Amino acid sequence: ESQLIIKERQQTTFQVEELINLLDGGKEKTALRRSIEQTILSDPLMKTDKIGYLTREQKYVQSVRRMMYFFTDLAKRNKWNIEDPHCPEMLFLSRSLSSVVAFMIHMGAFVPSISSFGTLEQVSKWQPLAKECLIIGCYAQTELGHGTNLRRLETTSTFDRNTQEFIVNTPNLSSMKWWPGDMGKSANHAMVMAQLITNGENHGMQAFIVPIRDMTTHKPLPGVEVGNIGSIMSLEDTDNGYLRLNNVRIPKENMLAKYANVDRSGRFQQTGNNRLMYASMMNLRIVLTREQMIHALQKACTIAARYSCVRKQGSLTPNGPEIPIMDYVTQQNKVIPRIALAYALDFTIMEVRHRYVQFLADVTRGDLSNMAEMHAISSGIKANASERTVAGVETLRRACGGHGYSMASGLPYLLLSVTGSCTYEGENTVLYLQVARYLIKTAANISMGKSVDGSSAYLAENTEARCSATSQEEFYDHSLLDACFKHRSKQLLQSVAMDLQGLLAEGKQQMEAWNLLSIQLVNSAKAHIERYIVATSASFVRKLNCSLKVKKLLNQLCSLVALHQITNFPGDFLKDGYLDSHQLDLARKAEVKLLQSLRHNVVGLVDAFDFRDEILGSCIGAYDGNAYERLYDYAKNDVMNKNDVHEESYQYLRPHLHRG
Ligand SMILES: CCCCCCCCCCCCCCCCCCCCCC(=O)SCCNC(=O)CCNC(=O)[C@H](O)C(C)(C)COP(=O)(O)OP(=O)(O)OC[C@H]1O[C@@H](n2cnc3c(N)ncnc32)[C@H](O)[C@@H]1OP(=O)(O)O
Ligand SMILES: Cc1cc2nc3c(=O)[nH]c(=O)nc-3n(C[C@H](O)[C@H](O)[C@H](O)COP(=O)(O)OP(=O)(O)OC[C@H]3O[C@@H](n4cnc5c(N)ncnc54)[C@H](O)[C@@H]3O)c2cc1C
Repeated sequence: ESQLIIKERQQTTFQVEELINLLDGGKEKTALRRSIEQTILSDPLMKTDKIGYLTREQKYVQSVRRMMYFFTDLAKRNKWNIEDPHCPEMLFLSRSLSSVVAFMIHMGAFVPSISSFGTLEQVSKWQPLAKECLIIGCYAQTELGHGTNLRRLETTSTFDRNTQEFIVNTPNLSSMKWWPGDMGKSANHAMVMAQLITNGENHGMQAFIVPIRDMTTHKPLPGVEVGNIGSIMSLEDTDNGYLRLNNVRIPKENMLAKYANVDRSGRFQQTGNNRLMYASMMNLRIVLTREQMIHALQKACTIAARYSCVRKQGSLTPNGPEIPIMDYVTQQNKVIPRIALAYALDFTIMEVRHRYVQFLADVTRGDLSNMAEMHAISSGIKANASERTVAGVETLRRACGGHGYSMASGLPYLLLSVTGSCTYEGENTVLYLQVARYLIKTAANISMGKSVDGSSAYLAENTEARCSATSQEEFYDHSLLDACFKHRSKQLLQSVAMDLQGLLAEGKQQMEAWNLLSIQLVNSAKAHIERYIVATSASFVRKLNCSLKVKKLLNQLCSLVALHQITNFPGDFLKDGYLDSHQLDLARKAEVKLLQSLRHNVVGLVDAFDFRDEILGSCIGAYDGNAYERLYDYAKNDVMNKNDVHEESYQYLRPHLHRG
């Protein structure tokens, strides 16, 4: 173990184990997680080859082998509950798998969509088959021509009264399904989202289970053309596919009919709200935020923080001893605010998940009153967490200098795999505009004197016109910081709502006016969500039952998340004079002081994320801090080094070499 990292751990002022338990949700949960990790990581059939040295095809095949074994054998033997994406076991499982893997869409989207859209009878038919991996499914919504605008999907499913079947078609090039994970080579069934047509009438998007490959030969079924879409940026463990359907007939029972049904005569009936067809996206947005984004940020923080404490470069005195780069304030400013963000997002998503579970219970009772707010929160948190995670991971990668560019650091993989989360499951700008739609409606309700509650209640509160802070210390106060964020959000919303009214009064059409103001609308949505994160994480910490030391530390992290936003994006806080430039200076000084006070706990704070080295997959961020030994070992394992002379390249050098 590196002496430097030992020294760091000696400086830690709190019990790391206490914080680990807190993040897991209790001591027993930590024990459960560790035992799951131990089982998975010690199983030889779950081993992966060294990062960076496999081809795309090898990665896919390795992932299929591992995950088939995992679902059909290992998980079953250990009686792990892989049914509910929000249960602790499931969260721990996906964390142990350490990357995006084959069948995540099958388990994470296909299986839950069956219960989201299926009747009890349909769920009892399809779900056991899918959970046991007796069938493999994908979620086929996006098309070559449309991903965002679901109303314009072109795949059709036309009811044939004579045979009581649906005929599914992708009638033209742009209508072919494009992107679905697990579809290119693995899936034998697809959950196809298509326009339902009965008796010549279009009833909008519905879900259909379409068999696409033969269950014996695995060859495409008649009328089906399916394949991979070609190399993509990362996520090579999965096979993103395309699918063309030419008059493929499926039985009537294959339309998932929880909320909509077609009777024998072709009559269409709908129960509940047609937006319930979007419900599975709400779920996946929340799951992805934690399972992909927050974990990626926590891992990147762990790597960069540990490495910054063992990497020495330069000195603070002329010819003096070299210091760990973590002692530079600029380095602290790269690493520590990201650690703080990783904590704040984790606390926020715990609360969001809790609310989502309550929301599901409401929906089961037929109460959809919280749907719009839940949609706004889940969309906003997905967009904001992915945007900040991607920016954060890249900052942390650069904070590791040259070694951050090596695949050996683990950081490029994290960055490449998480950057897609700004696009899939709802492109971020589009999601922010959904939040803005909700906010504009809320503003209209407020102006009509209606009451608003939940996450937007503050929009109806009266707030001070100016921030009251006169000292640095006040900028650690959560309610003062929250007031800054509330004010910014309210002010941005009021201003864009007024502009919207102005444009409408000038005679502009609603959609045109909306487009003209969409930059402001996105900013307003971001401000609302950032305030939600600031408020939710602080209130989460306030309610925690933990030692004073840990509470103090977590309170400091919450303050830092807010302060870092204010000092880095001060414009909106200064705009209408809520903060003045003197107060901004005070906030900046407060931030530097906070960074220095958190400096000693940097390694403790990332140790508390408790990622085992095998999950972290980094030569420079391992627990023992022995970065250089591992980098050397990694280089020696490069397949290009298996012979001293690389025969193939040498043939081009040899004729030209001077042999004197
Ligand atoms: C161990 C286990 C391991 C295995 C299992 C592990 C478990 C899992 C572990 C995971 C590990 C990670 C690894 C993953 C790897 C990579 C995965 C990649 C996945 C990627 C999947 C995908 O990528 S899959 C496709 C997603 N494709 C979209 O995401 C389309 C966006 N496009 C829209 O979403 C709509 O098209 C859009 C814009 C709303 C407009 O729709 P529109 O035109 O109809 O909307 P408007 O604006 O007119 O109206 C809007 C009105 O709808 C209401 N509303 C709208 N949405 C609503 C909603 N969702 N719920 C309720 N209400 C909703 C709203 O509140 C308004 O309500 P109101 O009208 O009352 O105001
Ligand atoms: C790795 C990966 C895995 C995926 N897996 C699946 C899967 O399993 N199943 C599946 O069905 N799909 C999947 N997808 C597809 C994904 O869901 C879509 O790509 C995503 O929803 C974005 O839609 P789009 O591609 O149509 O983007 P577009 O909507 O074309 O976005 C392009 C640009 O247009 C802008 N834009 C579009 N509409 C508006 C608007 N109304 N207002 C303002 N700006 C707008 C966007 O902001 C963006 O800047 C996957 C994608 C990726 C990258």
